Amino acid sequence: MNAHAATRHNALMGKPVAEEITRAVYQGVEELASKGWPVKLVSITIGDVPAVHLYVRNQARGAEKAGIMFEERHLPATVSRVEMLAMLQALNTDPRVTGVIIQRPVPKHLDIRELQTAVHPLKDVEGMHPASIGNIVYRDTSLAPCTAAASVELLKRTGLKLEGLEVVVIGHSEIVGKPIAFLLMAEGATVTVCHHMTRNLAVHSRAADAIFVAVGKPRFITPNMIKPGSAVIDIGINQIEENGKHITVGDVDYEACAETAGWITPVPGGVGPVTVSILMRNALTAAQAQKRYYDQVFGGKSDTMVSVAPAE
Ligand SMILES: Nc1nc(=O)c2c([nH]1)NC[C@@H]1CN(c3ccc(C(=O)N[C@@H](CCC(=O)O)C(=O)O)cc3)C=[N+]21
Repeated sequence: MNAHAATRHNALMGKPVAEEITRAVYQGVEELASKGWPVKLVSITIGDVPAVHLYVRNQARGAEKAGIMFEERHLPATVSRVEMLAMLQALNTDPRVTGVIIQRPVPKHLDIRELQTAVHPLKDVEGMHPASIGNIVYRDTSLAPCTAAASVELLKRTGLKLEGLEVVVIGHSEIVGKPIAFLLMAEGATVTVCHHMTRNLAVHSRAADAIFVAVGKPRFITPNMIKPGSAVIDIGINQIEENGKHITVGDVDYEACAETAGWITPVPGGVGPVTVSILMRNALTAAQAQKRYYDQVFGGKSDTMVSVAPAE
C-alpha cells in the first residue's frame, strides 16, 4: 500500500518530512558535538510487544541518521517497580544521558505515569512528564509527545491555515488525542475532541476541515464520515490478517477515503516515520536545554563536559 499511497496526488507522505526534520537535527547534533556535548538517547522497553519492537528498531535507525548515540534497554516483563525507579534515577543523574523514553505499554504491575514522572523533565524526550504536558497548556510546545507533534506537523504540510481551522480529534488518549488538541489550540485551531462516548461521531467529523484519528480500530473511518476535500491524519497502527497475509492498516479506510479527502496520510508511511524524527528532534532540544542550564550554572565553562572539574 506504501507504493500505491506514494502515487496518490493527495497522499501526505511521512518519509520526506521525516528526512527533512532528521537532517536539521543532524546539524544541531553536530554543532553540540563540536562543543563537547554529545547527544545520547536511552530507549527502555519492558516485556515483549510487537508494535514496540518496530518502533525501537526505527528509533535506532533514526538515531544513526541524526548522529545521536542510542542505547536500547530491553527489560523482562518481571522487572520490579523499585528496579525501574532506581534505573530511572541513575539515568537522570548520568550526565552522558540526554533523554529517556519508556515505551508503552508496560506490564500491569507497573504504573506508566509513575515511571514517566520519574524521568527528569529536562530528559523527558517523550514530552509525557506532567511538567512537559503542563508546558503545552502554556503554549511551550518545545518538548511535545512525539506522535502528537508528528501528526500536527503533517497537517501543517497541507498548507492549510490553522487559525480558526475546524479540527476534530477522534480519540482522547493522554499520549496522542489530548496532546494533539492542545497543540492545535496553541496554533489557533477550533478543536473538537471526540471519543467512545461521543454521540453521532459522523456529525462532528463530517463538519471538520481536518480530522485526526487515533482509536485503534482498523479502517474505522469511512468516506461518509469525512468532509470532501478535508485533511485526514491517520494515527492508527493496526496489525490485521487479510488474504492470508499479516498487514498494518490505519484507523481510516485509506483506499475508500482517499477519493474524498483533500489530503490523507497512509499507514504505514505517514505519521510513523515522522514520529521517529520528532523523537530525535526532542532529544536535540533536550540536549540544548541541558547545555543552556549547564552554562548558566557553570558560567559557560561547559564547552567540554568532562572538563567541568570542581574549582580548586
Ligand atoms: N511511550 C511510547 N511512545 C510511542 O510513541 C509509542 C509507544 N510508547 N509504544 C508503541 C507505539 C507504536 N509507535 C510507533 C511509532 C512509529 C512507527 C513507525 O515507524 N512506523 C512506520 C514503519 C512501519 C513498518 O516498518 O512497517 C510507518 O508507519 O511507516 C511504528 C510504531 C510508537 N509508539
